[in-house]
Amino acid sequence: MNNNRKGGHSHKSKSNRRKPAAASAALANVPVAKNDEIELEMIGLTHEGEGVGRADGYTLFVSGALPGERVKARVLKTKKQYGYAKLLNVLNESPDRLQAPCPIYTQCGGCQLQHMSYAGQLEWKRQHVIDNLERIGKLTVQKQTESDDSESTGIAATATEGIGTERTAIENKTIQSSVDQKFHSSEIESHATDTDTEQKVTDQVYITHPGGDEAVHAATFTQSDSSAAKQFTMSDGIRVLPTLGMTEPWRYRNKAQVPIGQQDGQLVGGFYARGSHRIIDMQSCLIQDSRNDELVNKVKAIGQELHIQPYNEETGEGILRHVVVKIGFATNEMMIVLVTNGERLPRKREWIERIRAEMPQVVSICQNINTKQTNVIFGDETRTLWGRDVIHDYIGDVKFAISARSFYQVNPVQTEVLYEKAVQYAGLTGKETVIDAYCGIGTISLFLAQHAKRVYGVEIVKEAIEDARKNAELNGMTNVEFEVGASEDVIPRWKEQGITPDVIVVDPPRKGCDPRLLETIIQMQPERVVYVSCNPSTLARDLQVLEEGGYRTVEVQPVDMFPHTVHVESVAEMQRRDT
Ligand SMILES: C[S@@+](CC[C@H](N)C(=O)[O-])C[C@H]1O[C@@H](n2cnc3c(N)ncnc32)[C@H](O)[C@@H]1O
Repeated sequence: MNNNRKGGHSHKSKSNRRKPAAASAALANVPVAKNDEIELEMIGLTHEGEGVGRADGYTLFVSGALPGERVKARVLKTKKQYGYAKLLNVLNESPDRLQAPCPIYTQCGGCQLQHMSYAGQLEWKRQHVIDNLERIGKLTVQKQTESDDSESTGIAATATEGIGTERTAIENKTIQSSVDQKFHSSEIESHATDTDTEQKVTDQVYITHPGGDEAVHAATFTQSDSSAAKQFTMSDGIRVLPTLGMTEPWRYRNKAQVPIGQQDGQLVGGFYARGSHRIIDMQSCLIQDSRNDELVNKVKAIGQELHIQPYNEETGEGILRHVVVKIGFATNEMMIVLVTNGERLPRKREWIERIRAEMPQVVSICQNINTKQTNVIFGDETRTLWGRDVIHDYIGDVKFAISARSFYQVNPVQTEVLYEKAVQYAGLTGKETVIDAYCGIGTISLFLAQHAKRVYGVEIVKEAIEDARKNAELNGMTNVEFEVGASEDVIPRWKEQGITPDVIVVDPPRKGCDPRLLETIIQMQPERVVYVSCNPSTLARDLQVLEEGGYRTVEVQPVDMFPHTVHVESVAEMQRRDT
């Protein structure tokens, strides 16, 4: 067992014990003060990837520290319940610690977990989903408890083999590190005082119950390893499977959205620095497809030569705000969108000629106009300057047309994994009526339509629905129809019109489902609900509402769509209790 989970023990460096003056400025009952240099044990990671440490029972967030580490840190700020500290030294490294391969990792805000092994990231993501289900959703997650207390390596692998589930090497490694009982739990929501007891039961190896769907009932089985037979008991609750990761978790993004600025007279474009809007110029991003990097660099060079004025966020002046580049992984077709602060794009013809000459894969050059002083990248109007309005890509066998503003998953390799899981959870036989809420360009809808009688998709962005209709046509699918509008408005109307879905699939944005939609789902009583989510906290909140409305969550599958970042995607299978 890892001592780090004991928490509570911190050791101030002798030379930095708090001086009386500082003590008088310190908050009552807070055991540390600003500028104290302390040693502390790290016990978790927040949802933003900051290390969570404990100093005399007080929570401190330390960016760059990993769970299980002992670190030296300087206190930056204290509040009543928690504070922040700067990492000075790692005294005892986590076995998951790596040298981040990206040279600008510490400045750039794009990735947060490059300093952690990929297996560790996958394990943390699963644990993060579990924490949210338990703490926000107040849901019960299935646990495995072992009657023999001894910690044995090889348990997970053997137990897994014993029940005939296939796993990839990465998954097995993830499972193995769970057996090592490292703690990767986010503490930020509850600021719980001591999770030691909870720890013992939440850091579990996932084991599929031999009884498949009946696994919500407690079950016991025996595991043999070299030393002794062990008894495992499965508790009631939701199965949360190990995160499905990538074999090659780099260069996976098909879309780059680069803010443009100016530094020392040079056009710069890259990422915003962590926690700010200062642009870090970037030539290469390790999670971005290298063709996107190449195109963005060429566009920056063209912009410099054509003397384009970059947009200035503070004054609201200048022209070029963002460069957005998309690539179809399967087709190699590229689109470039110049987002401008108004209709004017000086030297338009030269822009087009230069881009076409330098990147022949570009089949679409667009301008999007955004005059609002906002963080939102796109404005409402998009013009095609040259070529097509869309690029194409395939996910599995299904072909998709993607326009400038339409949502399309950024990791096409993992998208297929995610959608296949969603289709599996939908349990289709070919006879079902299915609703796909928040359908985007109809990607999930078309996957579902191959196995269902009829699919209805709804989406709020008009262009996305135009793409969805084109996509159905492109693939010769006639059993699917799409409507523009908010899911919470359109689906109640469908209910009034007598549409009775057997399955409802939802894939909302980060804020989760509108309560009116959840209410409508409960009233429509589909047999199954499949919830695809990019935010475990709103997933947990919404699952709780549906559970109260007569559904039970059977299984949750985290899928790593965004390696090296803290983003966690998952898909949940729910069944109506009376079925
Ligand atoms: C996470 S994306 C999922 C898209 C699609 N299912 C996919 O996998 O590509 C969420 C989508 O919901 C759309 N959206 C946001 N609010 C909505 C609402 N109230 N009703 C319908 N669609 C909405 C967004 O435009 C976006 O396309």
